[in-house]
Amino acid sequence: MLRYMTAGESHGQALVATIEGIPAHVRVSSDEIRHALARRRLGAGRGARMKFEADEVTMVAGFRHGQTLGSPVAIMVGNTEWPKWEQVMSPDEVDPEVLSQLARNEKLTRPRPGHADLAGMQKYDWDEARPLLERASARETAARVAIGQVAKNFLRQAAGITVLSHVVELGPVKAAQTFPTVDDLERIDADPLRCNDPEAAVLMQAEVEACHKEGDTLGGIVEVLAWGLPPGLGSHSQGDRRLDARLAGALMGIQAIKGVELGDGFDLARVRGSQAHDEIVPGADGIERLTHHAGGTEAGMSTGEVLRVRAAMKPIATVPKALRTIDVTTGEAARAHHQRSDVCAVPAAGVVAEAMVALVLAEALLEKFGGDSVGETTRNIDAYLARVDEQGLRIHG
Ligand SMILES: Cc1cc2nc3c(=O)[nH]c(=O)nc-3n(C[C@H](O)[C@H](O)[C@H](O)COP(=O)(O)O)c2cc1C
Ligand SMILES: C=C(O[C@@H]1CC(C(=O)O)=C[C@@H](OP(=O)(O)O)[C@H]1O)C(=O)O
Repeated sequence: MLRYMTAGESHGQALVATIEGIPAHVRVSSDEIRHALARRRLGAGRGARMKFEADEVTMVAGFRHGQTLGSPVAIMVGNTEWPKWEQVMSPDEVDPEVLSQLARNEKLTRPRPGHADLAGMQKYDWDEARPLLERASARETAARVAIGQVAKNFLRQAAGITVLSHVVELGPVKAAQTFPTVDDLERIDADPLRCNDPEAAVLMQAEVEACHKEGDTLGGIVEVLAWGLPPGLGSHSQGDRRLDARLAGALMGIQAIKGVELGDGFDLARVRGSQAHDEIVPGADGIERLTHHAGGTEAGMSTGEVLRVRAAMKPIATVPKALRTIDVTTGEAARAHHQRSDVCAVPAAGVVAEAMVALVLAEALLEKFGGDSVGETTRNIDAYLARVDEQGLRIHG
């Protein structure tokens, strides 16, 4: 069983992520984790913090000489800003007079519509937003990306699975329907929009700049693709074992994600069955599917085709031309508090979505094939695929 968890506040000392259940002998370097975190920091529309945030990585536990040990993994990601926040975020009590002198400690009593502020004040009995926004902040996703990289390496090394994301819509701009291949990874990574359609990327960039100028924010849609999945990950037999349900849950668990679709998703509801399903035909070496509408799962199981899942991100809640709210100290009308913020974080959300998909797939792979070492998992996959080949049911194309 794979279990993972993160801890840490946005302006605390560090974020920490733990993951248990990753087999031994997954090769991982701290440079790879740093690279994964850099991919998440980048992207058009990110705010001031991402220019100086260094995401300082410490591999705390579970590794030796560049490999996992099979024991629990813990990775720490240091917050560069900690020295400036040491008093405001001090775990121990601080002299209230010292605290009140710090501008950063201004009470955040004007909750932002769309963020954790109001519901959090109600639920946890706080009189301002700071104790909520610190943990609700997507800063936390740096920790998920760190352990997501361990999951990605396991998937690649044990099963030859590759996971990649790209931006398919940003505000009103839609990319052409192009399906990247693994070879496009480097190019997509080099694009600040993480878009596979260069013409759309130009329009997206212009949209981000216009939004920035007008004091507004943007959302969009990312697509995550995974190549190399064996058939049969997940199960039809129980709702919570369905791979599609688990992917949707994991993606909806990312801050600001408000919709998830598998394959053609919502579009499938608008066409007839004869146009919706991927017909099966005999192939030269096994079987073939004529189309790929389903996105790589049927009845909650992977089909052995490319997995294709999309996540829709709402626009950033901290809107510079501040939205209407109330001041909770007086109950009177006010404008929401606004400090620095991203204009758009859709490309970064794509990188986080990759990490979540990798974690779900790693868990499903281990559930089906087990293995306390990478080699053992691989042998189990190979034996299973040999049987699928014997059945003549391997999907090609
Ligand atoms: C990568 C990433 C960066 C984000 N950056 C910001 C930001 O700078 N300002 C902001 O208000 N929200 C930002 N968000 C979204 C908020 O964290 C999110 O809206 C908030 O936690 C409330 O959760 P909800 O939108 O799921 O309801 C970001 C989300 C992601 C995934
Ligand atoms: C720090 C990150 O994103 C943050 C996510 C975030 C939010 O409300 O979600 C608000 C902003 O925080 P700050 O006010 O410190 O700039 C973003 O910068 C990050 O992604 O590493």
